[in-house]
Amino acid sequence: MNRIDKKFEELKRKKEPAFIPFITAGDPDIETTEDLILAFEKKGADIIELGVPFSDPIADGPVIQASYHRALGKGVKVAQIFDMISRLRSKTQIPVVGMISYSIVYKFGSKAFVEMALKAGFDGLTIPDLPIEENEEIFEISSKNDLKIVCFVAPTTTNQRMNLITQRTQGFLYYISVVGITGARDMLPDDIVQNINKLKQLTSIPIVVGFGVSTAKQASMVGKIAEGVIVGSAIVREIEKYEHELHEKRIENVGNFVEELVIGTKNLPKTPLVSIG
Ligand SMILES: O=P(O)(O)OC[C@@H](O)[C@@H](O)c1c[nH]c2ccccc12
Repeated sequence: MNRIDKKFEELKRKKEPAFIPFITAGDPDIETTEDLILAFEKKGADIIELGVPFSDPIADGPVIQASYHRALGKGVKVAQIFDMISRLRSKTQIPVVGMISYSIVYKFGSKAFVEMALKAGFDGLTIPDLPIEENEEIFEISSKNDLKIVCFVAPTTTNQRMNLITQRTQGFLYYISVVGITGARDMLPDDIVQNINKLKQLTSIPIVVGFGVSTAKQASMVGKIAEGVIVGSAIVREIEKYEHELHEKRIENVGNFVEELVIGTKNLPKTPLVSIG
């Protein structure tokens, strides 16, 4: 069974929403990404969304764009990202979803790319610039191979497209909470609840919300209405903030930030309850 499905089944049983941190692979280097993924898992993250840096990003705000540049500046290659995930698979079974531009997938060919991603140990892919109407091929290939292609719905998506997307998405559905680009925001829009309820009538697949969530309080609000919360820019900003710290310290600090978001998302008590006896 695919690790994403397994994770959502487990969370459903526990009645907990998923917390999904997004980071860029290779920001600032592959070793840091590897250690951050392990640290996030220890702090209670459920799934990792891993961005493959791309020179011409889609919908990415300045924070994510800068992280892509840092990674590309170090010359990170797709093959190195695959190698890192393979290495991680001897240490962790946390589900990993790659976020990648279709231009990269296209260069390898959809079939070859899906096979490589699976072999490395990815569980899913999100491809923000893949027009859902135009590429049935990749969904067929991924279904046969049990790699999930996660699709997006935005507040501006028409009802007709919503129908198609909810049918086609695999693993979960990514609801983009705000129109625009990625990045932390103070306020989340009022229409989230309404739109998620609309989506819930169309599909029973888990709905995960991303874009603009940056604090434990916001994560807690979103965690009450959706099956999962994604935070990207706010975490990437932390990685940047501890640039001058030693490696271990930086991993610890960013890990602690993720822990706060996990606590918020799942509405856990601030200090773990100690059971007696
Ligand atoms: O950064 P935010 O606002 O927390 O949003 C998550 C987002 O970064 C991540 O899912 C993402 C990064 N790049 C993207 C491109 C398109 C859609 C989504 C993304």
